[in-house]
Parts: sequence; structure tokens; C-alpha cells
Amino acid sequence: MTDLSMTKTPLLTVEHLTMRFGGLVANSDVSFVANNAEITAIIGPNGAGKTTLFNCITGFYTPTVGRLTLRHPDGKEFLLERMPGYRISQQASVARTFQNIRLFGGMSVLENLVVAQHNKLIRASGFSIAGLLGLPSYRKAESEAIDLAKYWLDRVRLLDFADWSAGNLPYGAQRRLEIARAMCTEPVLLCLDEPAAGLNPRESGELAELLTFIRDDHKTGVLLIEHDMSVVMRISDHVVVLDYGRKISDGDPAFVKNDPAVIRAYLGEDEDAELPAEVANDLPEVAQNDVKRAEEGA
Ligand SMILES: Nc1ncnc2c1ncn2[C@@H]1O[C@H](COP(=O)(O)OP(=O)(O)OP(=O)(O)O)[C@@H](O)[C@H]1O
Repeated sequence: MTDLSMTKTPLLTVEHLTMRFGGLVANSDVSFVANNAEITAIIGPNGAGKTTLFNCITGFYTPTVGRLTLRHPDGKEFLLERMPGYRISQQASVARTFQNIRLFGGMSVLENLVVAQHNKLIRASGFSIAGLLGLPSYRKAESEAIDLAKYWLDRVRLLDFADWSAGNLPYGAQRRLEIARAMCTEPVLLCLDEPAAGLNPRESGELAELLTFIRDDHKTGVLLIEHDMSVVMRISDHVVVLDYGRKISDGDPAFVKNDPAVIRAYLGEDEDAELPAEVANDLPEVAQNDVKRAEEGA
């Protein structure tokens, strides 16, 4: 009998995605599949089109061309390119974080996580003030929202800071709070835009553990834009590489880090440029030598 837990099921299918801004092509004919309960990393040099891809998936932009199909584990399908952003988060259950932290700095840490669940609470209120004041279903939903918030605060080690103003937390803790806030919406797909930016190595290690927990214990699909290759190569099941808006490589971490096209993208075609340290540490020396030899022979 097939072990279904071992079967990869497509969660997000991106087909021929192109996004143009006037004459600038930020994404060009990009296709890939991100599976359910897997971490798919989107990497590439600055300006490669990673955030634009996220903006298309989450409804900030409508793609010029292409299809974005999200298939929930229960079989429900959503064509994201046809949906406005608020429906992508509310109905298709896609959550995201941004390159720049976007918490409600003046609210408490706990409030940030309860506010994230307002759709559930508003539904439970029966969409009325009377509901807010008295309905037992509202009180039950509110208490469940607080329980879920506490659960995620515990997971990101911020339970002791529940009453702090979110804006007063240290930077690394704010980054974790953003992920907890996204998880409080109970997404099927979590899109994280450079979650390790600005973290020290210990914090990056903790982030990697949190993301594998989200994948393994909650079976949530994670789409991860990240420049920190130590995090990407350690936790990703699948890596998609963009350069100048096009997909240049796609496979598991071992395949991608040995792919000469990827090494060339980071080195540049015709310069003696040094690889950035965080990339060089994770790309095998032998593959770099192959590229140098090929360039010398050319
Ligand atoms: N709203 C916009 N209008 C015009 N051009 C844009 C817009 N958004 C992005 N671009 C351009 O699209 C290209 C891809 O940008 P994008 O931010 O997607 O790259 P990225 O891979 O996320 O880069 P980084 O790693 O630096 O964040 C860039 O040339 C950028 O200037």
C-alpha cells in the first residue's frame, strides 16, 4: 500500500508567469511546483524577481501572463491570478511576511496575534455589535483565538513578552512574532520574504528550526525567499533559482548548489568577482573551479 504521508502533492503550481512593468520584465515565463508540507526556497541575485513573484502569488500584483493554481490538501482549487489580495489571504489561506517588518508596533505582542484572527472573530460575531457584546459563539471564538495566539507565542519563545508593545521587542524577536502572526491565520501556504535578514547565526539557526517545525508538525507549505544560503541549503526540500526574472535552475539543494548556471549567476558572466561569502561557503569549491576552467578555456 502507498504511504500517503510520503507522497508529494502539489500545493502551488506556477505556470508561465510573466510580470512586466512597462518595458521592464521582472518575471519572464516562470514555471515551477511547490509541494504541500515542503519548504520551497526562491533564491537569486538582487533584482532577480523574487519579491515580484511573491507579490503575484499574494495578489499585490496581477500577473501580465500566467496561471497560479493553489490546491488545498482537501482538493479545493483557487486560481490566484484571478483573485484580489484579501480573498487570497481569507479564502485561499495564503499568509505572508515582508522584507520590512510590518507589525502593529503600538499594540501588545498578544494583540498582534489576536488581530490577525479578526476574520474568524467577525464571523463569530454574526457581523453585528450585539454579537460582539453577547453571543456565546463570539466568546468561544475569542477564547480560541487567545489560545492559538498563546500556542504560537510559546513556539516562538515570546510567551513571557505577551504584554510588551510589539515595537519594543528586539529585532530578532519581531521577526519571530511576524511568523507567529502569519501562522495564527492557519495558512496552507506561508510565504516568507527574507525572514533571516538581519539575524545573527544563532537566531538564523532558531529560525531554521521553527520553519522545519511548521513544515513537519503543521504540514504547512512554506515558500521562502532568502539570501542566507546556510538556512536555504539546510532546510529546503526544493530550490528554485531566478536570475534576471527567468528561472535558471530548479531541484533539490544538492542539485542546485552544483549547478554551473547557478554559480555563474552569482559570479557574473565575465567578471573576476568573488562570490559573496554567504554563498561561497555553501557552494562546493570543485564546482567553482569547473566554472573558472570553463571560463579560462572559453
Ligand atoms: N512596482 C514596480 N514597478 C517597476 N519596477 C519594479 C516594481 N517592482 C519591482 N520592479 C523591478 O523588478 C525587478 C525585480 O525586482 P524584485 O524586487 O522582484 O527583485 P528581488 O529578486 O526580490 O530583489 P532583492 O533580492 O533585491 O529583494 C527589479 O528590476 C525591480 O526594480
